[in-house]
Amino acid sequence: MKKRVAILGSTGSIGTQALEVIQAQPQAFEVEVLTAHSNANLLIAQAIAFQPNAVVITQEDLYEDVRDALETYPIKVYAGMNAVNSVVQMDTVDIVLTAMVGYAGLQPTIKAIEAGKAIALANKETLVVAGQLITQLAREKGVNIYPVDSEHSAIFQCLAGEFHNPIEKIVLTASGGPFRGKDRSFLQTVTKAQALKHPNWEMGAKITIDSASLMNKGLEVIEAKWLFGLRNDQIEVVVHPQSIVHSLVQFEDGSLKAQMGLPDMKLPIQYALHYPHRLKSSFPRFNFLDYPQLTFEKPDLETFRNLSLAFEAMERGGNAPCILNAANEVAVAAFLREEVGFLEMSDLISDCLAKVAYIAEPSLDDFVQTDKEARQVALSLMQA
Ligand SMILES: NC(=O)C1=CN([C@@H]2O[C@H](COP(=O)(O)OP(=O)(O)OC[C@H]3O[C@@H](n4cnc5c(N)ncnc54)[C@H](OP(=O)(O)O)[C@@H]3O)[C@@H](O)[C@H]2O)C=CC1
Ligand SMILES: CC(=O)[C@@H](O)[C@H](O)COP(=O)(O)O
Ligand SMILES: [Mn+2]
Repeated sequence: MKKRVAILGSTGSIGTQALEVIQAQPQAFEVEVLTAHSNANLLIAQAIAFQPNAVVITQEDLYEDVRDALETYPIKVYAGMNAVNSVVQMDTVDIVLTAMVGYAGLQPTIKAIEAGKAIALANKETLVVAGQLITQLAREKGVNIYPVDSEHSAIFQCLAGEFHNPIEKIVLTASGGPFRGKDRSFLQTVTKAQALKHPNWEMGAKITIDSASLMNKGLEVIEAKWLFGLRNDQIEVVVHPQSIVHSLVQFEDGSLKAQMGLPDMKLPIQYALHYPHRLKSSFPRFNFLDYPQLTFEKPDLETFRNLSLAFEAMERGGNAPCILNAANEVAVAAFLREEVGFLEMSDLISDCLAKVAYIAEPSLDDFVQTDKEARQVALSLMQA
């Protein structure tokens, strides 16, 4: 039986790579739903190529363009976030790949879990904002969440066959980004173009800036906590500039397992969509002789404050990671508009964490309110 896949964010880096995976494995997958935000032309082209049952464009003013272009095809066309929340619940969807960026991933993931759909989770912000709520809901509904993020996929792959063996700790690898080894005076003047040059991965703009500031690793620490049910002190970060060792698990006997390979998201995407079976692929193979040195170093938490801020938010718990995430989204968007400097992003996040009301046991409504409030506070701090 083919798996019928809903791809939320099909026009992005993960979304387009997921479609490549699906195209290469037509016996295993078919596309049931595609959603995009602003890139109507690419959504239309994808819909014509993959013939899904339904597409959604979340930017509502683009609805007519998409509808008119797909008029002669048997494809349902919808617009807006409410439509995304509905299509993920369609009977014909088997698995939902959450490949949209940011807080926008939260509601549709909840809706998909409520409808009992398996989740292939790329959108790490969902677990950062509301990890406890999401994982509890998934348990209640008997829904599996398969990680797509490369580090979490690595850990998940290391855990295969180890479900009776407790984890002692996990080690998340970080590339260190384009500014690894630089000091704060260097970071003061770095440009958007420099920050967008990731040394190893081709990704969307938001996650690429997060990688440069090490916020990506902070978000991944929180994501790992919830995905693997870990205590905070079981999560370690090590900088590994080659991005070949994707992450490691240490078991209670001291054995360390790592998952390795060239940096290519198609493998973790395919693994998540087709778990537990690996599909034969032509993804480029790693050769040790091309990498005579795999190196590891300590992250510089003083220069890259975002990673410490994420650890602090995780320690505080409650709605603190939600505040961190919202402030970071505002900060990154402002950095990409060249309205704030690289180091100012951390100041903004730190000030938001201090100013937005703390809630120890937030409900879903509390998260929605916290996200709103944190964005307002961040914007007002930028204008001050
Ligand atoms: N890229 C990567 O290699 C990795 C990404 N991830 C995670 O996966 C997610 C996607 O990342 P990536 O593919 O790089 O991001 P991109 O920016 O490349 O793509 C984002 C996708 O989300 C859509 N989108 C943007 N804003 C909204 C919104 N407000 N509502 C609904 N949809 C929206 C975009 O639509 P449109 O383009 O039409 O505007 C696009 O399809 C992120 O959470 C990221 O952290 C995790 C690991 C690796
Ligand atoms: C591909 C992927 O999973 C990204 O999250 C990647 O890991 C970013 O790299 P760094 O954050 O380690 O620079
Ligand atoms: Mn990652």
